[in-house]
Amino acid sequence: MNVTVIGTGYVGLTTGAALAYLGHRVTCVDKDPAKLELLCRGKSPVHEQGLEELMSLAGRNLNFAHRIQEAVKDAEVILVAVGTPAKSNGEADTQYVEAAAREVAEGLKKGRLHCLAVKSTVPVGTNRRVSQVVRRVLEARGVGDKTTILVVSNPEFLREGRALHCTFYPDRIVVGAEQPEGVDMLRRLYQRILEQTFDPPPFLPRPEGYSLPPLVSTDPTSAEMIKYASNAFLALKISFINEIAGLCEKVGADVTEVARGMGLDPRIGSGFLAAGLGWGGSCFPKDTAALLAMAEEHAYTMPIVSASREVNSRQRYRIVEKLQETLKGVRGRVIGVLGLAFKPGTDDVRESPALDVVRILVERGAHVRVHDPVAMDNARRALEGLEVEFFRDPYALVSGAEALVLATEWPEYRHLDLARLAGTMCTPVLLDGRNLFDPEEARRAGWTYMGIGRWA
Ligand SMILES: NC(=O)c1ccc[n+]([C@@H]2O[C@H](COP(=O)([O-])OP(=O)(O)OC[C@H]3O[C@@H](n4cnc5c(N)ncnc54)[C@H](O)[C@@H]3O)[C@@H](O)[C@H]2O)c1
Ligand SMILES: O=c1ccn([C@@H]2O[C@H](COP(=O)(O)OP(=O)(O)O[C@H]3O[C@H](CO)[C@@H](O)[C@H](O)[C@H]3O)[C@@H](O)[C@H]2O)c(=O)[nH]1
Repeated sequence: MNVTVIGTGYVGLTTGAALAYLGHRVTCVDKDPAKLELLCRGKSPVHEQGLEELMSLAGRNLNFAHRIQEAVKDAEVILVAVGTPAKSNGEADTQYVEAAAREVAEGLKKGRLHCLAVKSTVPVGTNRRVSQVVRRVLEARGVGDKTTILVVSNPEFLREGRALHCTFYPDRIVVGAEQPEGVDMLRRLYQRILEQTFDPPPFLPRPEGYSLPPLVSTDPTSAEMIKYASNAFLALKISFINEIAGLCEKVGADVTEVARGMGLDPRIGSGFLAAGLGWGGSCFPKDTAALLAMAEEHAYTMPIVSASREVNSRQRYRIVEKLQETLKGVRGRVIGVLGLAFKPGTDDVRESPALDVVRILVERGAHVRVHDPVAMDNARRALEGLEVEFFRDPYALVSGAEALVLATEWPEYRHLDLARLAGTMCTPVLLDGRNLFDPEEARRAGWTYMGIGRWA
């Protein structure tokens, strides 16, 4: 099929490259000239494992363009994957989605059937609104009765750091459509994924035991809600275990053991029970806020979602308070922070818990040194104006420091020589904010070790 993808962020570029690899003719559009320049050279503007290799494997099926109007002329399916950032009241801002839809409607050839699928995470009712926007433009062009655009909701569930895996081997594909033709078009678009009739990219073998993903066909409103409800549920699962972790510290239990024991019950499941600094990223914080804003519009309260956000924000402060207690205050102390991305495997620092901890420490007078394997440039921009020292080498970072916080569990940190690190610290205090290290091993290496929800 001829496909246009609007927005080449984590979602748009991954989807575009995957669909091109699967044999569709894909044009990805972005309004950011700097991103386009990189893309045309085969470079990805975002750090996502395997993405550049996939772009290269997609070859001529994958093209890039600056203007939507030209890129959509021959498109059968148009995927909108632009950002939906939070407004100051928490509501998701859909202006970029609407602007993209308007441009699409201005560029479509008349007399054709097109499907416009909204992949961006949008508040309930947005698909309805996008349909109106599109219809108005078509009518103004005088082609309203000759051109059909089926607007469908097709929420995205990929996780950064595993984006390609999630795209080729999804748990489900959700399509919310008013007309069955809309579902049919997306079924054709995703056919090879739904039936797994493709040769996996060499670096992305099909997981053993992976079964065919269901296509969940529903109405657009429910599809929009599935996305928000899923993210809110995952976020609250993490907040729940973090709340339990706090009590574990008081009563002498180990939250990693508790999570292991809980997770074996299939009704609970073992995923998203890792206690730590809490959740961040471009989705959970924004989407839980948007859910609350939606509820407020309807004079409805969502105490569970509110509490999960509260617990999450408290978690950052608890970490700093632990340090304050151990060091007898952080003012004037030299503190190293390992990891700045909101999770391993990405250079994304949006709403990163690590950056929040850095900000609180700086606010409270600590001298903070930081390191991340890939997110240093983005972190530098996000922390602009704060007095923070950036280090390229974790061993140099700890030299003479009084405490070390592990804020993002990059696998490479697991392989650091703990004894060598402790040896150059002024006071070897390790606050393992992601329970990455084995407490016993860390203590043997000379550290005063503190994890999350592990009292020992
Ligand atoms: N990042 C994720 O893991 C993830 C996962 C699932 C869903 N989502 C949702 O998907 C959407 C996109 O997220 P993202 O992280 O990929 O965003 P992003 O900010 O990384 O990228 C969005 C891109 O859209 C481009 N853009 C904006 N308006 C445009 C226009 N009119 N024409 C052309 N390009 C335009 C921007 O320049 C930017 O490159 C959001 O709604 C997000 O909530 C994100
Ligand atoms: O047990 C866990 C799991 C995750 N996290 C944290 O939770 C945040 C989000 O992690 P993850 O869900 O892996 O990353 P995202 O890329 O933000 O993906 C979420 O948000 C996307 C955007 O909507 C959805 O598409 C995905 O399904 C959803 O998992 C990160 O800060 C993690 O450190 C924990 O603290 N403990």
